[in-house]
Amino acid sequence: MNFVSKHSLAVHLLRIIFGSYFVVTLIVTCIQLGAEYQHTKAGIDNELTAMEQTFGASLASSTWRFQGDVQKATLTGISNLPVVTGVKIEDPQGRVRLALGNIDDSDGIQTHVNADGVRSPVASDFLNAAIGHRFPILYVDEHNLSHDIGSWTVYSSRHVVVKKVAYGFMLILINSIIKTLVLWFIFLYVFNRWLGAPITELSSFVREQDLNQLNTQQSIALLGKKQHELHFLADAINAMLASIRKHMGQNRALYDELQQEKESLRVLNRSLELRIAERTHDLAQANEQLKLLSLTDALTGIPNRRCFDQTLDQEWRRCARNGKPLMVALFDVDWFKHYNDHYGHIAGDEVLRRVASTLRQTVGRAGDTVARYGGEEFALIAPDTDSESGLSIVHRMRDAIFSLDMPHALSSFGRITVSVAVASCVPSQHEGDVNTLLQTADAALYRAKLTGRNQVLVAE
Ligand SMILES: Nc1nc2c(ncn2[C@@H]2O[C@H](COP(=O)(O)OP(=O)(O)OP(=O)(O)O)[C@@H](O)[C@H]2O)c(=O)[nH]1
Repeated sequence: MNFVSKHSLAVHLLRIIFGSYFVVTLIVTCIQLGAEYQHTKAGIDNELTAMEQTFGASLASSTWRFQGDVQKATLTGISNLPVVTGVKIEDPQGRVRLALGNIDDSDGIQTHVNADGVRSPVASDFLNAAIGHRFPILYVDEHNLSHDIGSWTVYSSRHVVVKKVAYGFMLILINSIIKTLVLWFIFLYVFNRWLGAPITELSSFVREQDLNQLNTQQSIALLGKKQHELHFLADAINAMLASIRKHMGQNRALYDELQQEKESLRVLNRSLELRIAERTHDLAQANEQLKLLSLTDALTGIPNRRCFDQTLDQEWRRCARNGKPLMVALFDVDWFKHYNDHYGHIAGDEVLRRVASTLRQTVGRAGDTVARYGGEEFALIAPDTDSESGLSIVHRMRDAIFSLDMPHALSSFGRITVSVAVASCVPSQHEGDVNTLLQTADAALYRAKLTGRNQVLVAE
């Protein structure tokens, strides 16, 4: 038999069943013991009562004839009986004449008398409590007259009763244990055969199932011809596993589809990101280009009027904050209309490019800005520059143009020259604004034109 573990259902059931069985058996056994005790005690009483028939006549004869040896032999015989614990003979006055074993003496105290007549006290407890039967000693003579010549008492004890009952109890106990063990083994066998083994088989089967192995179509079939609930449970498990595998298969296919979709979305996303990055880069470049174009003069490549205005405004405010001077110079190519008319417009453009390039290269400081102011006019913004140091720069620039020695047949100097006006102020101390500064520079330029050209004039 395959015994189940101590945590199994069978063991739990066994505990309940045998717990109840034990309590019931205990109660029944106690009732049986009580009945057995009463029955045994009644039997001993009967045995003691029956002794009068056996020994009464012998004792009456030996007492009548004062045959002490016969009396003694008779008491010894009686006391050797299994149920007897003591016996005594008393005279008509109640005095003990002869005794053997445990008896009650004249005072009612339990005493032990041995074969030599020596007396010793007996411990009075429950088991030693005496059960006594007193019989009269009646002698009937030859005239058929009855003589009361004393009495004799035969004793037994609870100890004798209990010993007999204990024997019966042992039989009952052995009987119960054997019945219990047999029942226990039958129950275990039946339980294991019909419930334990199938349940274990079912649980092992379910535990071994790998639902990821979709191709294995395992199912369980319990042994046994009779169909009971566990067979139905096995069928239900088989159906459930088949359904789970089917849905797992569908889920797997869906999952694969999703993964593919995810991968293509990832690729698409990546290409979109790349395209966006490219477009963003192109856009930034275009913006940069536009910004450059919007601030650069197309012909000369230097900052245009718009850039000039913005830069002058910023530098004005910065110098106003810092209390620094700001200088502005305007450059105008002399007799340029004549040049265009004489050499052509394309040659005029080339002159403008060379003038712009030369002016820019001549400016020393990085913070200075050379811009095309408009037409054949150029401008210089020199922050943190007073008129003295500004004049020196501007003279250098004019000289540089002169030194280019670009022929101009219609100029009185025979070459390209520029007229220059310089205006400077400390914005934080200036009453006017940036336009006022430009107007004074413009006025100075006008005067430079009128007074001979190819010269530098400082605004008043
Ligand atoms: N080639 C060329 N010529 C330009 C350009 N912008 C302006 N001009 C010409 O520059 C000339 C300017 O002439 P004016 O304003 O009379 O001045 P000017 O002839 O230099 O005389 P002054 O300034 O008095 O010395 C005009 O003929 C414009 O057509 C340009 O981008 N290219």
